[in-house]
Amino acid sequence: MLAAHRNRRRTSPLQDAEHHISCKTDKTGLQEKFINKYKGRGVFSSEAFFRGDFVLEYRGELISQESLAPAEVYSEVQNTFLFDFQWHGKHWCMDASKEDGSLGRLVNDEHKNPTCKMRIITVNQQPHLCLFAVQDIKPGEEITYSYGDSDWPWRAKRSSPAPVTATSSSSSSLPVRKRSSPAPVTATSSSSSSSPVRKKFITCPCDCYIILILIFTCEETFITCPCDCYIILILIFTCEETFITCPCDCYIILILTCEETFITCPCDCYIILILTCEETFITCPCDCYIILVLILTC
Ligand SMILES: C[S@@+](CC[C@H](N)C(=O)[O-])C[C@H]1O[C@@H](n2cnc3c(N)ncnc32)[C@H](O)[C@@H]1O
Repeated sequence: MLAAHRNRRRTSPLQDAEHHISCKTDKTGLQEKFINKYKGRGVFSSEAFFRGDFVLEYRGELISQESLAPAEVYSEVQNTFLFDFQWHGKHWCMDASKEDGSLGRLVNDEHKNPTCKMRIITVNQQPHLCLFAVQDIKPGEEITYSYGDSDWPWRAKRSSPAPVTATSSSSSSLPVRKRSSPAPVTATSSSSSSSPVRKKFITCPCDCYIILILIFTCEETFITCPCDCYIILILIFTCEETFITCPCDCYIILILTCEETFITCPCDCYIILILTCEETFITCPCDCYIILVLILTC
């Protein structure tokens, strides 16, 4: 299992995402299935995925705030495929309403125990919405993520299902996950709600402010930016694959600045990690080289 894991991780999840973004292809090991009249189609794994793996891109047409058509222009069904999000301080919409055969647009909502989480990945100065596994996914499991905190009708009405395209409610309560309430693509990680989370404004050489929340276990690290903008870093590594080690099975919080990083670790260890953009898959929106010196102390 571990050997297989290591082999799969020769390409980092972020590199894997970037590759599939560039090729505009979905990964193998996924398939569309019709679930029922209520839920419609869904995406299922046909191969195992590991926690942290890149799974799918939510591909569509990227529309900027300025050229965003009013919601009424879209039919109710089309509206369910619009994904609003914030990036670089602006409002954007990923319009996946065209049946283009891609799988990302077919991933259903699961807010209690999602298998994936949506993150923004920047490639060629363009934002891309990508799903990453937040738990190991066995073959045959449905790929899901949380659409956000809205009162989606299906969350309340599980016992009395309605057809997937039908709604009797007003437009504000349509199953439009994105228009009415942008999904928090930069929300906190999938770790348990009791995980420690600390926020800090940090300064970047490009003069922007970035908030990073880093939560990691010995096996993997998610870095997310809760300010809806600028940067999402995803570091995924295992103790064996990288030169970072954590002797305990604990959560660690990193607070990064472009110049320095302080890591607080609840265990009694000292770790030094030096990353450069060239050696790792960390990128900065200002296209500069970042050298992170991470000194872990307790
Ligand atoms: C982006 S589409 C997902 C693909 C959709 N199932 C289909 O067949 O086209 C979003 C729509 O799927 C349905 N949906 C998503 N998650 C659901 C869930 N957990 N239970 C029931 N329906 C869901 C809702 O109708 C929602 O408006």
